[in-house]
Amino acid sequence: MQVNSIMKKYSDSVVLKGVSFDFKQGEIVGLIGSNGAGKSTLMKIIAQTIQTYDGSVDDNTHVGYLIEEPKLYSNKTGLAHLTYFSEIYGNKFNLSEYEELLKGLQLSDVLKRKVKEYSLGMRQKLGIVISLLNKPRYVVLDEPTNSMDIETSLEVLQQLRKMANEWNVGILISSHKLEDIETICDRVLFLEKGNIVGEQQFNEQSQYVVKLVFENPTELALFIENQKFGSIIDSSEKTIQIETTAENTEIFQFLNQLGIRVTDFTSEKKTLRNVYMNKLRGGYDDTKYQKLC
Ligand SMILES: Nc1ncnc2c1ncn2[C@@H]1O[C@H](COP(=O)(O)OP(=O)(O)OP(=O)(O)O)[C@@H](O)[C@H]1O
Repeated sequence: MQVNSIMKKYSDSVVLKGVSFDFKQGEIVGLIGSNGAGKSTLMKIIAQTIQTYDGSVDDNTHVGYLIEEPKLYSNKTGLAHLTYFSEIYGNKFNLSEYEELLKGLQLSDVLKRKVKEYSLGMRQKLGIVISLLNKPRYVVLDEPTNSMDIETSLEVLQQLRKMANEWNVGILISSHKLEDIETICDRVLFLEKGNIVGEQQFNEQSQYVVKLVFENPTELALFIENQKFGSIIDSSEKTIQIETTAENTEIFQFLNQLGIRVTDFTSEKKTLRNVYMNKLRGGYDDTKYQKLC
C-alpha cells in the first residue's frame, strides 16, 4: 500500500501535513506519536472512513480496521456478531476458518455469551476478529491493546504476527504502549504534529548504544579510524556514541589492542522508548517517573 502526500484539515487546523509512506502485505508497521499527532486521522483515511482529504492512498480496497472502540451490540452474542459482520461483507461465516484465531485469543469459549458480559479486553479482541472478516490484504488497528493487561496484549500480538505471516496481511498498528509496538513490529513510523519525523527498523539482533569518553582527541580519532562496530550517532572532542550489535567485551578487547584506556564507558540496550525519547522528544527525563506519592 502506498500512502501519498496526505493532507487533512479540520476547519483552519491542518492535522496531516503531507504524510507519505508505504507498507507491504505480511509486514507489521507501528505508528507512534503524541496525543493529537494525527494517528487516528491517518488511519481513518487509510480505512476510508474519512473521505475528504488531499493526496491519495493506492491499493486500499481490501482494508479491515478497528479504530477507536469496536461498534458492538450488547444484547447479541460474539458469534452473532461474527455472522452478522460476515454477511455485511457478503460472506457466510465459516467458524472453522477462524477457529485457531479465536482459540489463540481465548474467545472460543465465550462466543455464545452476550457482549454485555464481555470485559473491555474481550470486546477489543472481538473487534480485531471482526476487522479480519472481509479477508483483508491490510488491517489498520488503532490502539488495539490499550485496554488489555500484559498477558492479554501478548496473546493478541502473537495472533497478529501469525495473521501477518500466515494470511499475508499487512498490519498498521498504533499504540502508546511502546513495548507492544517493539514486540510485534518490523518497522515503526514516528508521527508528530502531522508529519512523519522518523522511522525505525527492527532487526533480530539486540542493538546497543555505546558511549565512550577518551582521554584525548587523538585517541578518539584513532578509535574512529579503526572501529568497525557500527554507525557513529554522535561525537564531540573526546566523546563518541555508536550504535552497535557488539557486546561490551568485544569493544574492550579492541580498545586494548589499540592501547587505549577510556575514562568512561556506558552501554544501553537500544529500546524504542529511548530512541523515541532521545531523538524525537528531546531527551528522556527519568526523574519524572520517580514515585509520585
Ligand atoms: N472530527 C474532528 N474535528 C475536528 N478536529 C478533529 C477531529 N478529529 C480529530 N481532530 C483533531 O485532529 C488532531 C489529530 O487528532 P487524532 O485523533 O488524529 O490524533 P491522535 O494522534 O490519534 O491522538 P491520540 O493519541 O490522542 O489518539 C487533534 O488536534 C484533534 O483534536
